[in-house]
Amino acid sequence: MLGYGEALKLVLERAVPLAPRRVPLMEALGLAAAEDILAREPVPPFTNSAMDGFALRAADAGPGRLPVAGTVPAGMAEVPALGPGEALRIMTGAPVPAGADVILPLEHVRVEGDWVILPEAPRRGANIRLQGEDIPAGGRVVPAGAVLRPAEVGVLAAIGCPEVPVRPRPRVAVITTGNELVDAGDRPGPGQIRDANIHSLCAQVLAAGGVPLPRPRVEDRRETVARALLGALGEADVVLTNGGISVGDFDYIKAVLEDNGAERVFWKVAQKPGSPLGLWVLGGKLIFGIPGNPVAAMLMFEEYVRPAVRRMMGYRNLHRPARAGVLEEGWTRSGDARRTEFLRVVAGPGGRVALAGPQGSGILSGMMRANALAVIPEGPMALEAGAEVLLHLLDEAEDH
Ligand SMILES: Nc1nc2c(c(=O)[nH]1)N[C@H]1C(S)=C(S)[C@@H](COP(=O)(O)OP(=O)(O)OC[C@H]3O[C@@H](n4cnc5c(N)ncnc54)[C@H](O)[C@@H]3O)O[C@H]1N2
Ligand code: MOO
Repeated sequence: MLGYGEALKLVLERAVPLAPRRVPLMEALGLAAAEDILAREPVPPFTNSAMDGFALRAADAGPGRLPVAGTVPAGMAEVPALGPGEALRIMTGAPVPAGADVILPLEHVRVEGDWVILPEAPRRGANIRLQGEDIPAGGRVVPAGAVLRPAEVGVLAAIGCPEVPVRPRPRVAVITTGNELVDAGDRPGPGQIRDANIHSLCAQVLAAGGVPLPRPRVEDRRETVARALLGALGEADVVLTNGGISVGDFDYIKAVLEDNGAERVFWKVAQKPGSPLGLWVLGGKLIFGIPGNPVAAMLMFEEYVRPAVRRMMGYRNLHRPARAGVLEEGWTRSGDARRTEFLRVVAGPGGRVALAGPQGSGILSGMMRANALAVIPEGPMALEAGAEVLLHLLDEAEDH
């Protein structure tokens, strides 16, 4: 059977960055630039005052006084030149008048009527912000692939880039399946449970940067499943089906996909939980068949779908931070030693790792307690307390 590493590799080969699109700057946060972005204009666009105060010639300044010839507010278009032996009152952000080469802050002078009384001679250039000192014209401000954080968004606004070429957010349809499911707001009847996975999976899509498209829930009937799948493929870049992927009498996802021409990339992975995970491609779109058990559903999203979504968004860093931890308690594998196991754990200070409670694939509350997954490779049947394990840290975003 396919191993975890091979399955992940196949997923990432198929998940290619989405075609670039221009989005308004207000929507660009968190997206990756699709091309290098250059500054066409310098920032600041003109030399201006860094202080409220007086503009003058350093040569005129020294202990003494100068007549104040006028005031230069921020936003003034036609700024008077500074005559020799004069001062101009000036506000922060106002263009520096021709002839001036220093600004004295208000607090450093005394004003007497139309005169400004100066202290000792100031340093030439003080409190003047030069044109282009922040960003010179023609320079590359954001390289292709960089993720736009609030600072990049601000810089793009400053250079006059109201629309940004980015990789868009993938639209990820989520279809839960099962006759036993009712809405979160409904009271389950006999044999019924609430549909937890539509919520956890859509929340994971959103948290990963995608756009969740929750689709109407589907009962375990072939025609209904087929209609739901084709409908979702019409709207989304990626489709997640949930449940109905194993070997039960009413598990129709595989058959429906393949009857409709979907190419099977893989089905079943040597891992626990999540062994019935599958990936198909239809019309260039990825369809993940995600197992129904609530923990398996979340873990399969975390380990496979999330990196795929990030790759489609043009991110370079696809995976959560990983580090080594040390098991505080022993662990014994139940079942096949040829599987990778993902344990829900709490990673504490000093790399100490405790199990986040019972490890059943239906123990969804364990996902709340866990802040990491311990990834146990195939092989050992048991690990003793003190064994080193690889952790995928769930609460720490890699960010970019
Ligand atoms: N004979 C075998 N039986 C099973 C195998 C197997 O290999 N041979 N694999 C088991 C594993 S592992 C898993 S995981 C499940 C996966 O099955 P399906 O993907 O077909 O999921 P369902 O049977 O539809 O549901 C499984 C379980 O999860 C509950 N569920 C489903 N959807 C939701 C939802 N939206 N919200 C909350 N809970 C949900 C469902 O009620 C079932 O209890 O198959 C095993 N069986
Ligand atoms: O994937 Mo199943 O959830 O191992 O239990």
